[in-house]
Amino acid sequence: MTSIFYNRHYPTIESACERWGLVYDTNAEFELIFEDNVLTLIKRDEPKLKGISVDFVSGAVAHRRKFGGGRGQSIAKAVGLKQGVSPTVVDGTAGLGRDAFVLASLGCKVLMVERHPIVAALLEDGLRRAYEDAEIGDWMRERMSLFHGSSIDSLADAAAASNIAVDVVYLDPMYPHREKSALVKKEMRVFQSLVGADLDADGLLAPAMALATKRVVVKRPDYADDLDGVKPSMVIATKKNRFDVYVKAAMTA
Ligand SMILES: C[S@@+](CC[C@H](N)C(=O)[O-])C[C@H]1O[C@@H](n2cnc3c(N)ncnc32)[C@H](O)[C@@H]1O
Repeated sequence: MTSIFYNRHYPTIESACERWGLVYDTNAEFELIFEDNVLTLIKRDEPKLKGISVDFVSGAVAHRRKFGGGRGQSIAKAVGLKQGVSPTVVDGTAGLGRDAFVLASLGCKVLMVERHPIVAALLEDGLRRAYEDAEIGDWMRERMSLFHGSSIDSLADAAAASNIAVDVVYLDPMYPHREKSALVKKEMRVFQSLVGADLDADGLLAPAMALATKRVVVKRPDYADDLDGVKPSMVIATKKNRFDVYVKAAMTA
């Protein structure tokens, strides 16, 4: 995996590459550019596809925060949010941080764990801008953070480094796509070609079950098998996805 990496917050391109373990290569398939205070990933051979960046302040996730149904959303029910209960969550497959942001905006403290260096760099950039924002900065700094590493090997280390007691581990690994993937939104095509399918996802369930004190929640496409072949305690179905919930203990305030 190679990428050009440019970010003016790093003194040299070499230091940026070193920070995220990237290789500087002028023939790279992907390019990270830093413009107008935003880090964006583009796929160089498909310039028509919209670049990817993480934006918690405006755009789709901010809209969902304001108008998205609050604690009545399926993800909130799956994670166990209720009156007076806002669990501490480790999102072990953070991606672009959208689910994590929904949970944080509903009051959960969320530690995001992401193993892909470029995705982690995009998340870090999105957090930096959100932390500085006048409207959401205060609670974002309080509730949302990032750990770069694999949730299969270092989930417990991530929680220990952040000094949090983990009620819930949330997982949403990339599932291999069916033929219809041409229908996948354009933005997601760039993301999917960067990350690929998480073929080792079954290995996430055991460390998640070991760490969470209350429950593990797994987001799956409706046609997917149970993670690691383990039947959940309950299932919350939505239009295209389902949330498999593995309950360890009751949610209490
Ligand atoms: C489908 S995306 C998650 C999308 C996310 N829920 C959102 O709302 O934006 C899956 C992400 O999990 C990451 N991932 C998969 N396995 C992982 C692991 N073992 N440790 C950390 N991150 C992992 C992938 O790199 C990818 O970015």
